[in-house]
Amino acid sequence: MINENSTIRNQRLKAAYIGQSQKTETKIPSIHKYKLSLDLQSTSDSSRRKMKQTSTRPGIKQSPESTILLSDRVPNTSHRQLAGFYTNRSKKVSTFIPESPCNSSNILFQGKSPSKAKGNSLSTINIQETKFPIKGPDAFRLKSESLTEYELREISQFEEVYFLGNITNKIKGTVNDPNWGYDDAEYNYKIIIGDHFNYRYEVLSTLGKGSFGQVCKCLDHKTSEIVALKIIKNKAKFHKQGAVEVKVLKHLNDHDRDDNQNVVRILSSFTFRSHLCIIFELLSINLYEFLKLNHFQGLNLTLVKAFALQILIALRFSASHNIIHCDLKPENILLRNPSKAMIKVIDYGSSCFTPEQIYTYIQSRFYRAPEIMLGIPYSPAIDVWSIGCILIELYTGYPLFPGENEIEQMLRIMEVLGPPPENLLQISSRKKHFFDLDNKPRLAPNSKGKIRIPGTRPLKDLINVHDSNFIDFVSLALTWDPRERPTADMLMRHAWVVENPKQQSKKHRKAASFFSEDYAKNKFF
Ligand SMILES: Nc1ncnc2c1ncn2[C@@H]1O[C@H](COP(=O)(O)OP(=O)(O)OP(=O)(O)O)[C@@H](O)[C@H]1O
Repeated sequence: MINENSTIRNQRLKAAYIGQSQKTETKIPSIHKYKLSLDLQSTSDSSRRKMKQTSTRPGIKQSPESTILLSDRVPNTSHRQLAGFYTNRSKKVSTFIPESPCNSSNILFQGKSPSKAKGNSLSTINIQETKFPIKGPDAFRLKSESLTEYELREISQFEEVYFLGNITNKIKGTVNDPNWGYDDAEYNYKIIIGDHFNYRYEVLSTLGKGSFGQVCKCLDHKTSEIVALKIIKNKAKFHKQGAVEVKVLKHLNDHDRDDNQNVVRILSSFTFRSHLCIIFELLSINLYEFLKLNHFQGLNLTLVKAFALQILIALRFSASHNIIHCDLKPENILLRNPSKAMIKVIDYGSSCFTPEQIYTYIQSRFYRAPEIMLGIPYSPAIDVWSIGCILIELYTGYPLFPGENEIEQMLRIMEVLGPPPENLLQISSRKKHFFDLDNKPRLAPNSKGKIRIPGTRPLKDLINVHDSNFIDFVSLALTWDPRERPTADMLMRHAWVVENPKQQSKKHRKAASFFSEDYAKNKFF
């Protein structure tokens, strides 16, 4: 192996290599170029001179720049044997490595008929790409130079191989490394830009990271589409939850054939190197990133309403299938397109079917409904609470209840809404965390020493907006008792959303154009 960090690196000659190989139907010889690393310290002058001359070995030619070309013409000799032979003859070649992706190209002789092509006539070549897909066993046979040891073990199982990636960048782990070196300490797959997933998806860039895994942008070499790939962490609990995400999204997508319910489309899923991988349609940035691009100044109310309506559609649809999202937040609402005010809801990784509630403590803290903190059985109403928090954040630019822990979270909510109704506390299994025996709030200073007093910061003062319909809408979404909180379906009929339908569609058109003119200028995609 070449050690790039070695102190004697500068004393080594490294010759460039462009590797190509292929068998053709007419049995034209394939040629490989290998990059050679020569140890000049231990190489004699005569050997060095020899290295710069064309080899007399049939089927081997070396360019003055020490590029070695290996031909298939030498009988019963594999490329690796040839390279090995050359290495042994010179004794001074410390290593050879295929440097280029060995991109499976057929090599034809230019200006000569195949019958005249000789193993030594290697000077002018023409490269013709191999047609993918090929079968895994064929890839094993024909492309071994492009494959790591692990890949040589796994590729034969693949029915179709569309893309191999670049050998130089690949992880070359061993059986002793956790998951053959593919995972980091947090069970995340080590993503390599330009490498493949499932011998089909080429990683173009990373898009995001969350508690369940990572998301990257990929080119699907089968369909030529650009997609988003979510790679779930390699741990049982994440596998399990990832499987729920697949199940829930398949169910929702199957019931939304026309794709008008604003829920992300799942395209496929598979397991690759012990990671559950989910392919999604590619969307644009999330609403947190969008707010950030806007320097957290907040969005105009028409745009907030355009987003509200679309989120409500997604939640109404999910709730109609007894599905609770359980992690609604700006990071999980994505623009479909960088220049349009159209969104989709993503990340059903925490979601559940209403009767199958496995976890009791869910949702991201800032958007967490009070019934979760109070230990009360939950319903799709928790997503409606989150919507209330999100819409105010979109309008002001800042989270409504950014609690530093769950005690402060509850105190922040009470500061704005006043204490919860007594009947809610009666069914709470966790009230002792926040209230004393008389159900009076336990007032505790936060990390900065600030004590928040219930009911001292009314919502209308906080959001400073003249649209009373908006205040009423968000106040309803932020109803303490989930049994009294309106559903997404009810909120879609609220005056703030409905108004005069004619006026509304005009306003939404205005929002969309405002969006494209003012926000898309940022070219954030
Ligand atoms: N389909 C997509 N298109 C474009 N970007 C996406 C897509 N899906 C996810 N992302 C990006 O990746 C980020 C993380 O995705 P996701 O929320 O699904 O991961 P997660 O591990 O479940 O996160 P969390 O910790 O919130 O549960 C998103 O916030 C978004 O920016």
